[in-house]
Amino acid sequence: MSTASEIYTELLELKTRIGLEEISELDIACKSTIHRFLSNDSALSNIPIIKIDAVLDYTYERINIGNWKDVKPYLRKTMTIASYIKLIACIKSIEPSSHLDVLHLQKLFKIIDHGLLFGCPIEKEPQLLQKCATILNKHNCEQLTDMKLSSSAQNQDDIQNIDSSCHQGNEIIVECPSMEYFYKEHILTQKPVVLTNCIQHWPALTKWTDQSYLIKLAGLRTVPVELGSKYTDAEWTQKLMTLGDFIKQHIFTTEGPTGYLAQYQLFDHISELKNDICEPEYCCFSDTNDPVDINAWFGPKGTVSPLHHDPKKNLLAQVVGEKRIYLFSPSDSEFLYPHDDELLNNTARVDPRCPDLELYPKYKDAKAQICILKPGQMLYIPPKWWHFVESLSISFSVSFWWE
Ligand SMILES: O=C(O)CCC(=O)C(=O)O
Ligand SMILES: [Fe+2]
Repeated sequence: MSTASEIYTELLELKTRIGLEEISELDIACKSTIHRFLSNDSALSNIPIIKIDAVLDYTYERINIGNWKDVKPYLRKTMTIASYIKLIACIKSIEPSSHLDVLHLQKLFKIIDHGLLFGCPIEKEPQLLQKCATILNKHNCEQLTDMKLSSSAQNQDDIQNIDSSCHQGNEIIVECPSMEYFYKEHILTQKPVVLTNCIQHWPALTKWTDQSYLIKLAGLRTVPVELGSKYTDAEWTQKLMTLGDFIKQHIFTTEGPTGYLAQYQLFDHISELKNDICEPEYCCFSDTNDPVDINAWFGPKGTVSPLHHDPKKNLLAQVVGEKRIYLFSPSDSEFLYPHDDELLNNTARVDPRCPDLELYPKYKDAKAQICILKPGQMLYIPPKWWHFVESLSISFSVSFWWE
C-alpha cells in the first residue's frame, strides 16, 4: 500500500494537463486561486483549503441557479479543476508517510464525486477526476475489502429465485443474429426482439452478481438514487449517496422506500466498471456520429419504470436478475392514455399489470408483448415503443441508447 506522499506525487502529475483557457471567463478572484496553484509547485502550501472551498461554493451556487442545460461550460469546468485542487490540497494535509485509512478515502472520493456530478470534462484531460479515482483505488483497494455487507442469505437468493411459472409472453427471441438480419428485421422495420448469446463474454455477467465486488471497486463513490416506488408518484424523490450505502440500505433490505440507481451514466463516472461491459456492435446502425448513451439501472426486487417511451433506439442488456417488460407499439398510444402534462407526455397513465378498464376503457384494444428478460439477454426497444419495466429480483441492467 502506498503512502500519502506517493499518491500525492502521482496525482500531481495530472496537473500539467490543465489549461486556463477554458475558464478564462471566470471571475478574477477565483481565477487567481486556480492560477496560483497551476503556476507553481510549491505554491500549494500557500493556498489555504478555505480559498479553494470558496471557489467551489461560488461555482456550485452559480451552477445550481436556473436551468441545468443553460449552465455555462466554464463554470462546470471550474468545478472540475477546483475539485482536483481540493483533492490535492487534502492529500497534502495528510501526514506524508502515513497510509490512507477509510475515513481519508471517504473524504477524498466525496471531493472527486462532487466534481464529477456537478462539473464536466476539460478539454486536455477529459478523464481528470476519473483518473484521480483510479489512482486512489489502485493504491487502496485493500482498505475497501473490509467493508462488510449485512446481506442475508435470503436476499442473496433473491438474485436467482424467480417464480419459474412466469410465462414467456409472446415475444420473439433470436440467438445472436447477424448484423444484416438485425438491421433488416428490426432496425428498419422497428420491431422489438430479445437477443440471446450476444453479451455472454461480458465480465459483468459474473462479476456483478457478487455485491462485494461492486463495494470493493466503488463502495465509497457517490451516486444519485431515486427513492419511491415509481417516478410518477408524488412522494418520489432523488438523493445522493455512496454506492456502498445504497447496496446496504436498498439492495439488501426491503424496509423503507424502494431505492433505484436508475438511468445513470455510471460508466462515465466510475470508469473501471466500463471494462466489465462492451458496447454492442448493433449500435453501429446509427444516423449520427453521436456517442451511445450508456445508462445503469441497479435496484432491488420491485423497482418499476412506469409505461413510457424514449426517442432513441435502445438495447437493454440484462446483467443480474430478471425483469418483466410490457411493450406496446407506438400505434397503440391512444389506448394507453398518455399524461397531458408536457414533462410527462411520454408516460402513460395505465398500469399494464392491473389496468383499470373503467378509467381507461380503450386499453382493451392495446396489444401487449410481454417478456421476461434474463441475465445475458438483451431487448431491442425501437424508438417510441412504449415499455413498462418491473424487476422480479435484485437486478442490474445496462441500456444503450442511440440515434
Ligand atoms: O429498466 C428499467 O427500469 C427501465 C429501462 C428503460 O426505461 C430504458 O432503458 O429506456
Ligand atoms: Fe425507457
